[in-house]
Amino acid sequence: MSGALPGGAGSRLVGADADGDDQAVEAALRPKDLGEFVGQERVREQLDLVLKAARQRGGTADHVLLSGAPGLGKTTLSMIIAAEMGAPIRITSGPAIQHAGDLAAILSSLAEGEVLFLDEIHRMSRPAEEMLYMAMEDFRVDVIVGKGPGATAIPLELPPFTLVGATTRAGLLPPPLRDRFGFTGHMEFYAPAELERVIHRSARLLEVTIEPEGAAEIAGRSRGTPRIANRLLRRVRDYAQVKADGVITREIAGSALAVYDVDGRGLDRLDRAVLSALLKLFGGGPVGLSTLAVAVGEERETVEEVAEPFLVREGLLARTPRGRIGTPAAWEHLGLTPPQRGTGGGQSGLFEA
Ligand SMILES: Nc1ncnc2c1ncn2[C@@H]1O[C@H](COP(=O)(O)OP(=O)(O)OP(=O)(O)O)[C@@H](O)[C@H]1O
Repeated sequence: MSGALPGGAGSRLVGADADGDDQAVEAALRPKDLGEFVGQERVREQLDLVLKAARQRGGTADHVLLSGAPGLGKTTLSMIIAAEMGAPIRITSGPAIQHAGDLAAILSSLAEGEVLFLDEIHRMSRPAEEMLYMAMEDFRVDVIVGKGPGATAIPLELPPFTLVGATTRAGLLPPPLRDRFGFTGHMEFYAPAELERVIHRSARLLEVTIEPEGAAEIAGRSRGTPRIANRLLRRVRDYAQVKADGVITREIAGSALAVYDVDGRGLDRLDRAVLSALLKLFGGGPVGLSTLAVAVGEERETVEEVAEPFLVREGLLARTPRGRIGTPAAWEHLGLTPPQRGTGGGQSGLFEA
């Protein structure tokens, strides 16, 4: 879970980070075993083998690294690993471990076979990271007592444990840390059909009646992310309850999400404002990020970190050395006609980066 987003955009309905409301219901909606976990076939299959082999040997599973965007199920999978191994789980995160001593305290209190879930492992401090190398490899840490020339290292044996590290940025992990994981699983965005299965499952647990077309409508707007699918489902449920008979049909889902400003492709107000400025004010670009940000009245970081990643992923916006460009799909999505370009190299260059 990454921190608050810049520009106050942290609580977007289509944001992938968990908000307080999510945390309250996520526990109830989490799949409890690999069989219930939807999608991610490759990761699931490989992990199934790793866990079965460890169980057959009667030992502890290898350390597991899970990488992928927020809300794709890394925390859920770590809990499943613990459940499948019949082991307890301890949950912490990189930013919570700033000193090596913080990590030593956690490691030394682990039970044999326990799963330690370390979210945002790329944000751990350097000294803690170095302590983790030895703990992962030899199940041992050196606790430093005292300071300066009189400092001594006291070796501390640890029970075997399984570290499950999660990161949104696998590329940021130092190779010595990456290499100490026996298994690395990369989580992909979910296909619409998989999100429909997530939505049907959650609807059953929330005791909401949903038609297949209603689930498809929500899935198409969920940005490939189960957390967003579950959140949109809850907002649509509210609408269905207040404005209709509680049943989620395609029409109800469409009307509800229009009220919440989430369009047919999952873009919200901010995404559309960025695209609309790029196309209407700057003829589709190229335009510099700062200029674009001023045009939509947002911080540069908000446009770059909050709106752009999804627009780029959807093929609606391209980042080029000369600035941001709206793609033909962007013109089509907003129902606009691109201006006719001349043959002399195209765009005006008036608004360069
Ligand atoms: N494969 C899945 N099948 C069904 N539900 C899922 C799946 N993956 C995630 N979910 C649901 O999505 C929500 C978010 O999942 P989770 O907290 O595991 O994501 P995460 O990747 O750990 O996110 P973050 O990195 O932000 O912590 C949970 O409520 C969970 O129930």
